[in-house]
Amino acid sequence: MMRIAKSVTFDAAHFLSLDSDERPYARMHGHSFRLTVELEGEPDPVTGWVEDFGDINDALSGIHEQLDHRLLNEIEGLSMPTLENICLWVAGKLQPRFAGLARVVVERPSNGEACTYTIKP
Ligand SMILES: Nc1nc2c(c(=O)[nH]1)N=C([C@H](O)[C@H](O)COP(=O)(O)OP(=O)(O)OP(=O)(O)O)CN2
Ligand SMILES: [Zn+2]
Repeated sequence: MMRIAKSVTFDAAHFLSLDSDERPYARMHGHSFRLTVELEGEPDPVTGWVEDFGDINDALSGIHEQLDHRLLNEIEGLSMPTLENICLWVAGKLQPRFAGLARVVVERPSNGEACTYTIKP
């Protein structure tokens, strides 16, 4: 069994709707995010790949287009755009297309925060 991975970065604004606005992140602010997806499988004996990075790139480009330079709260399914919910949202987009989707990781490198959603341990 092998795993392949591909990453993209995006910049986006968000706010976290809390009961009070005491926390600074209840106000709109922005981050740079790194999204990494991992796919698991056996390499195809003819092509030699688990999945074509070109197909993964196409899918991630679509996700990048939906997230980059957006207000995440306005995106359907992301009204509470925590790292955790971004992972779930990305997985929901990719799972129908990639049966081998194993992990989705969303990071905010500038402040050392990350969430990993493990689909295949
Ligand atoms: N479990 C989670 N907790 C928090 C998340 C999250 O996605 N999952 N997100 C946030 C906010 O997005 C917040 O912006 C992050 O806050 P913070 O760690 O304080 O980092 P900042 O860069 O925004 O703040 P600095 O003042 O620059 O350190 C909160 N919690
Ligand atoms: Zn934030």
